[in-house]
Amino acid sequence: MKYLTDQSHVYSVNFSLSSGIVHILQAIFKPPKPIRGGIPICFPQFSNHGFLEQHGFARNRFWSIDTNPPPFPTNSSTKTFVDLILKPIEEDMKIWPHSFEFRLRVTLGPSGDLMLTSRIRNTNTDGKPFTFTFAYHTYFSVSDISEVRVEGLETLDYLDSLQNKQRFTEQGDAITFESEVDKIYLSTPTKIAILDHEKKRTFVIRKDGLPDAVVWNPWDKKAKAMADFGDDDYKHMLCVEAAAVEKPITLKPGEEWRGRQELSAVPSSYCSGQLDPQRVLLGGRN
Ligand SMILES: O=P(O)(O)OC[C@H]1O[C@@H](O)[C@H](O)[C@@H](O)[C@@H]1O
Repeated sequence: MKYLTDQSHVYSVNFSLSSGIVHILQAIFKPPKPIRGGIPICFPQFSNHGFLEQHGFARNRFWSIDTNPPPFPTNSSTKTFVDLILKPIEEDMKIWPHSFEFRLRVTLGPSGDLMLTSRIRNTNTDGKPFTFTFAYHTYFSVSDISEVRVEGLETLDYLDSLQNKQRFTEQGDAITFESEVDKIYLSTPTKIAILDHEKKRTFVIRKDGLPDAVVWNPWDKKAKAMADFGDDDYKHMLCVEAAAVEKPITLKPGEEWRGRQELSAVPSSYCSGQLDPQRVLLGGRN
């Protein structure tokens, strides 16, 4: 894991993952525009669910290295991690007048698993609570979107962002892709799988504290209209995002919220509801 900083600012964090989970499309870095790809953090607002800029301001800010984070429960296996912190700047306070500490621990496991844990604390001194929505806007790298299926969301209710956020129920089997998709699945299980048939690889998302899951692919027309998105990039990416959208989170002063997303890649033959043998041998979770 490498991260680029000057003395106080983190410009980017790069992971050398042999599994190639996270996909950076066009890494154009022109603040205040976010980088297209990777895992932008959507906070304090997901998408346009509120009056702030799309996906909130956190993804457009410089984060600092948190040199002295409060204790963090960890399990015993060897891990590499970096702790980052975001506090509001004056500009943020003007549009969202709340004081907070957002601590993010980025952990790389021994087999290339990537874990993101967010801890958000209300540090308001005026006694006021605040409310936010949140998502890990994760871009997965896939070989061919038309060969991909997502398991774990079938039969669930979702809000369709392409149809005025109306509520529908997903029908049929696993989710497959043949046109633009922008859905917020509600009350989803803690484990979701993205099966990449062509690569014979499955990404597994495990999450905690984040009941919803967003699935997004802009497809051809929208891809063409986006300046930082190649015309064909939509074929090789899929966003599946652990999120808290339908029921916004409210924190009183002094309260803290946690939301965790863990990503791993396993050969497809071990998925579709089965256990990853390595995890079985190591006594890990399914
Ligand atoms: O272009 P942005 O701001 O990074 O957003 C990309 C997409 O992000 C997804 O999370 C949203 O559901 C979509 O509605 C949105 O278009």
